[in-house]
Amino acid sequence: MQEASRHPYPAPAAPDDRLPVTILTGYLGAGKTTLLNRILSEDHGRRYAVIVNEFGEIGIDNELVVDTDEELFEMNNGCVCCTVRGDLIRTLHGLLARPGRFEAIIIETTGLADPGPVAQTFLVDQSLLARTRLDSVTTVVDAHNIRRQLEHSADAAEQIAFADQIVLNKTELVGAEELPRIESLLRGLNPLAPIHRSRRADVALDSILNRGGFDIDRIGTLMQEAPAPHAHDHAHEGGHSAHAHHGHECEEDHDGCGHDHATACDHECGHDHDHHGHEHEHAHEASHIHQSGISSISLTSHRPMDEARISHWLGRLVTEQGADILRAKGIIDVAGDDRRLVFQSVHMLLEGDWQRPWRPGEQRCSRLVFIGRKLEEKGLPQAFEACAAESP
Ligand SMILES: Nc1nc2c(ncn2[C@@H]2O[C@H](COP(=O)(O)OP(=O)(O)OP(=O)(O)O)[C@@H](O)[C@H]2O)c(=O)[nH]1
Repeated sequence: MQEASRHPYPAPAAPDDRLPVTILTGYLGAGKTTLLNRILSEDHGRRYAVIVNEFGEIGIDNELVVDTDEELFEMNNGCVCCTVRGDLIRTLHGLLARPGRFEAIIIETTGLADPGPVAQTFLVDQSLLARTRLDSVTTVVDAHNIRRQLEHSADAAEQIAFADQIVLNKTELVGAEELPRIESLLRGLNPLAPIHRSRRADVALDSILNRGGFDIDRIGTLMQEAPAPHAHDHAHEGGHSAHAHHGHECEEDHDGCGHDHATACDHECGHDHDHHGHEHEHAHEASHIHQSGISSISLTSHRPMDEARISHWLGRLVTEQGADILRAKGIIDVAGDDRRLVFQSVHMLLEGDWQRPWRPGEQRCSRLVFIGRKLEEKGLPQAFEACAAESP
C-alpha cells in the first residue's frame, strides 16, 4: 500500500519473540481486577508483569515498576488524537531493563481512561516496538450497568470501540433475554471484537490472551471470525455497490462478505418490532450510543478495487479524519492480484500488507469496518465505491 506506508507500524523480522502486551480496560467496577486476578492465578505457565492504574502504582514485582506522573504527549505530527504516554514509556523501559523475569505484560488502565494513547504508545515508540508487541485491548463490560454508562460517558464507549476482545461480565445480574440486546448494543459500537460472556470474569483465558488483535497477519482471520454485517435488503442490487451497515450485526455464520442472505434475521434488536427496515428501527438504540458520538460502519463491495485508488483513499482518510476514526480494519479484493490486501488503523496510524492468495472457491469481496465519530458525515460508502477498478 503506497499511501499507507507513510504511517506503517515497523514490521518485525519473523519469528516474533517480542513480549506480548495486553491492555485491560473497562469502566469503573466492570471487573478488570477480577479478570486480572484470574489471569494471575490460573496455571498457564506464563509469568506476567503487571502495570496497574496510575502507572507504577502496583506491580507483580513492585521493584520492577517506577513511579511516574500522568503524562500525555502529542506525537511528532502534532495531531491531538495521536497522543502517547510518556509515563508508560518510562515505566516499560524500567521493566524491560530486567529481561527474563516475565514473558508477557498486562496493563490495567483506570476505569476512566481512554485506551487510545496507551495503545498508540506501543505502535509508535520505536524502542518499545523492538521489544514488545501490542497483543490486544481487552475491554471488560459490566452487563448490569453498561446502558447507563454509555448514556453518560464517552469513555465507556471509547473503551468498547478500541476493544479487540470484549468480556461481558456480571451476566448473572441481567435477564437471559437482555443479554443479546446488550450484545447488539456493543456490536453497534464495535462489530469486530468477539464478546465473551462471563461471571466473575470466568472467561477462557486462551480466548482473550495471545490473540494477535493488532497483528496484521491475523487481521484477515480475525475479521472472518467476527460476525459479518447483515445484508438486510440490499442483495437485489447484485452486490455491485458498497453497502453500509451502521452498528447492527447478525450472528449467523457465513462467508464474511455479508451479501447473499437478505432474508429477515431473527436476532435480538433491543426492542420489540418486526424485522423490516432494521437501520431505521435501530435508531432508538443508536440514539443512546450517539450521546458518546461513537458508532461503527461496515462496508462491503463485490467490485474489485483499484490498488492505487484504495491506498490513496485510505491513506488520506486516516490522515485527515484520524481524529474521528478510532479504529478501522479491512480485507480488500484488489483487481488483477490474487492476494488479499489487509489493513488496519488506530487513529492516523495505518498499516497495510499483502497476504495469502484468495482460496479456490472463496468469495472475493472487500470488507471494511470503521469505528469512530461522525462516520455518517464522511461519505464513506461513496468514497469506497469510487475506488473500484473500471469494469473490464
Ligand atoms: N455480581 C458480580 N459481581 C462481580 C462480578 N465480577 C466482579 N464483581 C464485583 O464487582 C466489583 C468490582 O470488581 P473489580 O474487579 O474490582 O472491578 P474493576 O473494573 O477493577 O474496578 P475499578 O478498578 O474500580 O474500575 C467487585 O466487588 C467484584 O467482586 C460478577 O461477575 N458478578
